[in-house]
Amino acid sequence: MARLSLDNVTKSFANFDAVKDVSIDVGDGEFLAVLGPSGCGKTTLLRLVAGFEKVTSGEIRIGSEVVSGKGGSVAPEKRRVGIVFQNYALWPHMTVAENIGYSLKVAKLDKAVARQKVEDALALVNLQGLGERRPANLSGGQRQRVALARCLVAAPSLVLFDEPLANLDVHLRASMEDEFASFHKRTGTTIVYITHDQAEAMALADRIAVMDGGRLAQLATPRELYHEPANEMVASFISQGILLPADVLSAEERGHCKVRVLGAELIVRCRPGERPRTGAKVCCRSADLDVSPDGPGFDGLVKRVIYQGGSARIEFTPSTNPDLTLHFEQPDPVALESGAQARLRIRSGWLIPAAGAA
Ligand SMILES: Nc1ncnc2c1ncn2[C@@H]1O[C@H](COP(=O)(O)OP(=O)(O)OP(=O)(O)O)[C@@H](O)[C@H]1O
Repeated sequence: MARLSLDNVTKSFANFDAVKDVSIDVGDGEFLAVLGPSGCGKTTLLRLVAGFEKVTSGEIRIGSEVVSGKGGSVAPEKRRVGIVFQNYALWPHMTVAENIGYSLKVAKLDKAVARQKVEDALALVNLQGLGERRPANLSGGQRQRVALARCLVAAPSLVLFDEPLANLDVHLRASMEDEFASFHKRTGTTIVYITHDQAEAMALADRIAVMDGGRLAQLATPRELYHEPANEMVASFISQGILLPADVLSAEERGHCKVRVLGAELIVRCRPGERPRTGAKVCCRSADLDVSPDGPGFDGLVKRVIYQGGSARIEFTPSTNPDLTLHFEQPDPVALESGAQARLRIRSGWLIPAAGAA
């Protein structure tokens, strides 16, 4: 059974739908990232699951219990949902152990049992021996781990992370990513992880829900999102996909079809059932482009060559579509110069499904 289910969930503020008709099942023990640009509805979704907001329509279930729906809304403290915020929200006047054990104290749990639970939670986040410190005497990463331990001590059925790495510097982010991944592996906790950082979502999640303007744009594994984006938004949001105008020339056969892109014909990957059509889009990545001096391809102008050490980023304008700029990397020795004419080929591409295709 899914640990968390959202069925056609909509949340409106006055006439504005911050979350629109979103359906997601999160499996027991799954790590789901919710990813999208600012304002796409990620935080509202998290607040709905936590119980700080009520659904306007649709239903949210945790396990088999409906926690928000037509029949009303279960209070946040009764949902057994743990939340790790980006600003840690630790109490500065309490020790680490007191911070972690606070909810147990409020619940009037036996002191010896509570102490053991705090010790166990400290061990789970690799902070053994730091229980007597104050939060001020910890690093940012350690504080975030205290926040995680504090939420785990209450044995939540589900843990929500709200951009937990947003306040940390780049190096610490990478090591905390490792920590979260190994924590998830060790504990098997069901996690919903909100982020606007694509690399973070890709590194951590089993599946990613990409949100766009309150709607679910695609729910898929990181690999699927990268290789088979469902629409133009996902294609350009994930790894800076390059979108090129295309005409589909042949019907799908074994997952591929023939297209015309920038005047050249090529075979791209596509969904089953694709048929010839005009006005389509093909997504490719900079790694899919390279120079093809004598082979098939399309001609254009090298606009800029930006040397990056070991390779250069090349910006290129195709002759057929001078308003388009393609970019790709060329390893040393970089032969292209700005202002030169060149011929490029697309080694691999993905046909974006027609709008409205399932
Ligand atoms: N209480 C509210 N009243 C009115 N509008 C709201 C309210 N909360 C959120 N919104 C609007 O809903 C939309 C989605 O907001 P939300 O905070 O969920 O986005 P987000 O994806 O988390 O953005 P960010 O990454 O910037 O935090 C925004 O346009 C926001 O202005």
